[in-house]
Amino acid sequence: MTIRVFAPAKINLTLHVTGQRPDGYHLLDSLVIFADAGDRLTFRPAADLSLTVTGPRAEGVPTDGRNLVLKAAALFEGEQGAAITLDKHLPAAAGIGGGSSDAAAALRGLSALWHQPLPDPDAVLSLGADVPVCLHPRAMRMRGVGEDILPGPVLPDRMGILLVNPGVEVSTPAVFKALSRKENPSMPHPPGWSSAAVMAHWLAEQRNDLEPPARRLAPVIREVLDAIAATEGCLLARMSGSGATCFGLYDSRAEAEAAARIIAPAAPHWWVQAASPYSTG
Ligand SMILES: C[C@](O)(CO)[C@H](O)COP(=O)(O)OP(=O)(O)OC[C@H]1O[C@@H](n2ccc(N)nc2=O)[C@H](O)[C@@H]1O
Ligand SMILES: Nc1ncnc2c1ncn2[C@@H]1O[C@H](COP(=O)(O)OP(=O)(O)OP(=O)(O)O)[C@@H](O)[C@H]1O
Repeated sequence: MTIRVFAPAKINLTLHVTGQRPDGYHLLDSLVIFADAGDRLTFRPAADLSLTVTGPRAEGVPTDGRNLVLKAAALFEGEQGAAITLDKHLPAAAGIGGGSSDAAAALRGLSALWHQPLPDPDAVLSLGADVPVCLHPRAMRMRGVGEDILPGPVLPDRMGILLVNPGVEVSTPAVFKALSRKENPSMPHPPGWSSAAVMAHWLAEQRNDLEPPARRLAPVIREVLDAIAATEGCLLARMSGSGATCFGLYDSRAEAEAAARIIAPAAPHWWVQAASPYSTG
């Protein structure tokens, strides 16, 4: 028996930082979607627990207990075996929740393999603020420090996404620390949208409050945003999460693919990926 789980890239279409808790964690209000680009995990029965990391972005990803996949496994009752393979396609420490989405995929895969319920919500949150939302890979609104999640709006039938990462790892704590103003307005209720253009128009009124501090720490983010914004048909260019990955929105996947064909050859060291929204349905 082999269980396969896809771990899609997380995109913060908006990221409003609305306050800070006494323990230092920030209060967020974020519209999150997922892309059909991501990592692939397989789970097979085995006497011992093991993790093998393969794929084009495997380099530098820990294979020991620091990997969020093994941290997720440790939340289940008892010591059980599983042979886990993580086929890594997403850049790490990139603002698109690579590790968090892997952790969520591991929770789902091991819950099925071991016939156990998912760990309780506090334990899931202890893996990372993005892990609860990554357990529900569809349009979601995320609030609190990441634990308060509810279904988001229905996305337009057709839209294209471009993801671009300049290969600079940005530390999430460093970006939050560099944020000058912690109390910013929350996000209005996201309505549904009839098209990607109408959606982008609404999103343009919203913000990623982590973009200015991330740009100060990694000025190349400005170049990435400019490159995306200059492509034909780009409706919106913004940074995701704490960066440095930025996204572009387009009316169709074909337009996102055309934009990727312009940017990739001009910046061979950047990770450039066209995608569509991912949804488990
Ligand atoms: C920036 C986002 O990606 C937006 O979706 C998330 O808030 C971060 O999610 P994550 O990487 O899973 O975050 P964690 O691993 O839990 O936290 C990393 C660090 O980010 C900061 N952090 C994270 C989440 C939050 N709501 N407030 C914070 O201040 C803290 O310094 C924390 O030590
Ligand atoms: N499965 C994993 N994949 C990638 N990195 C991992 C994984 N498990 C642990 N890590 C470690 O976590 C660090 C952060 O990488 P990760 O991909 O989790 O960031 P991220 O979730 O993209 O950040 P953000 O919260 O900004 O979206 C990496 O530098 C790496 O050492």
